[in-house]
Amino acid sequence: MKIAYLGPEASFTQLAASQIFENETLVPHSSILDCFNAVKNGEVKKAVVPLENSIEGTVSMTLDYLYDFKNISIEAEVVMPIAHHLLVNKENPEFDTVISHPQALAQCYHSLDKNFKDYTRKDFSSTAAAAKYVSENPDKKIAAIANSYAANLYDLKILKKNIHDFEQNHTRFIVISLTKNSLKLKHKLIGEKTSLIITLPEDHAGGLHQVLSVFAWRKMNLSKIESRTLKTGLGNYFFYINVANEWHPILSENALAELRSIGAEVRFLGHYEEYLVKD
Ligand SMILES: O=C(O)C(=O)Cc1ccccc1
Repeated sequence: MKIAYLGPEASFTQLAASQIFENETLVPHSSILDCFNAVKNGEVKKAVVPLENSIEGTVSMTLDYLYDFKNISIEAEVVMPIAHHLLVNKENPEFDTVISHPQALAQCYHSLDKNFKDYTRKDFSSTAAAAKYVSENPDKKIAAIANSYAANLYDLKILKKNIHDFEQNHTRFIVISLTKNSLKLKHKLIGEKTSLIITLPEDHAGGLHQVLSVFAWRKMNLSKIESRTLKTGLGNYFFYINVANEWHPILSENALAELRSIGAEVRFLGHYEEYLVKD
């Protein structure tokens, strides 16, 4: 079975994907959008993409594509510790530019400023793509933020270890597919949840309160609520909502029916398990 991931090799997403799918063919893709399209077009059965980081927050592209790709569901979530290092080419340790995935640059923002002077930051499609670029361009004064697997694979020198701003740094990755399936993994189970995308009925006072009260009086515990722009104009949002724990068939289905009866649009992205994997 083919599984897409945000690559190239030695990206954090690959480290997560290789622990989820030990015996499948992992296919690197150069963007999160490419991973969604590969699932949609049937080039791969599933994809692994980053969703949220404990320092930097939601990967907004992933949330937007979950909204845009109407047939895509979530099958599982894995949480992985993240350690960032500053890597340079062994032939040229000088740098005036630090390149990496925008999430990695943000997770190391203050630590870089504290330790280094006079450099600029530049976004790359992934940490591993940045590490590969540093290895292929010894003539350029660049450093990459990436993991120790990337340092080994692309034969780079670790100039400074553990440059993330907060010691506790974890990222959630999700497995997406076109099937409403819930993956069972042999890793440490840390929870189960349901993800929904909700669009409110027309704007009126108390609209969001009304939606939240549907969960509240049923004692359904929400573990995440995030609004994202619908891109139809300022002030128009959709809500990404996680309901923690089990999805009670009658109680929860009634909640969805009630939400729809008050004019909210609800998409069920999946009920799935959350696992902890190693870095
Ligand atoms: O760029 C990568 O290696 C990714 O897989 C995305 C990412 C970036 C920073 C932290 C976790 C995941």
